[in-house]
Amino acid sequence: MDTTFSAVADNIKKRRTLKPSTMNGNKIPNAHIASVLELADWAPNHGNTEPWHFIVFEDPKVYSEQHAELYKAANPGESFNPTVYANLSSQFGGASHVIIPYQKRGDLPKIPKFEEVIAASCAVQNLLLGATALNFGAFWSTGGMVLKPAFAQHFGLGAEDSVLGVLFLGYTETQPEGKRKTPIENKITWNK
Ligand SMILES: Cc1cc2nc3c(=O)[nH]c(=O)nc-3n(C[C@H](O)[C@H](O)[C@H](O)COP(=O)(O)O)c2cc1C
Repeated sequence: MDTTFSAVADNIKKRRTLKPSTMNGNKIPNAHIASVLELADWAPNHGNTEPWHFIVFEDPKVYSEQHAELYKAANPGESFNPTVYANLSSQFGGASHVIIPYQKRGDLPKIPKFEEVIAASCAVQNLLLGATALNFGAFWSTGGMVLKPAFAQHFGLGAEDSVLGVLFLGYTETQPEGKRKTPIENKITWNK
């Protein structure tokens, strides 16, 4: 097999979701974070709108505290659950950095927003594959307040922008096993 294909295939299959609680607290050099963001920028996109933006936190605790406060503000009185608040405050675990990737509307309104979201998601996958190659991992989370309008508003997104999730990045000693429920043959319609 071609060595480039093998290297790419190995890296794609090695990428695994890592829970922040399994990350070991070691810091990723900022230069490596910058490198994976630069890879993100090479995603395919319709009309060269480059519809992605990334908010980086060098201190994951700062992010988690803001997330917890957003939960508190959205749940006054009886609806406030202190356990949820505590879990969100400590969600960063042993992560090194947090990145909020979002779809940022480009300057070509004729491109449907759906396509901008697809392109920005490709940018996230580039970032994740770069991380795998640099031996750090990620947890892509959409829980808590992440997909709520208050979250987007807090982080200054525009009306046509969308949060894609939150990425907790870090090192781990564990390598979770990959699993797929359905064979790829069942997901392909191949016309001869
Ligand atoms: C858009 C998106 C949102 C996700 N949100 C969550 C989440 O909120 N909680 C979670 O445990 N995993 C989340 N995941 C990670 C998936 O659980 C994980 O990718 C899946 O189990 C496959 O495992 P793998 O990434 O190791 O291949 C999310 C993944 C994507 C692409």
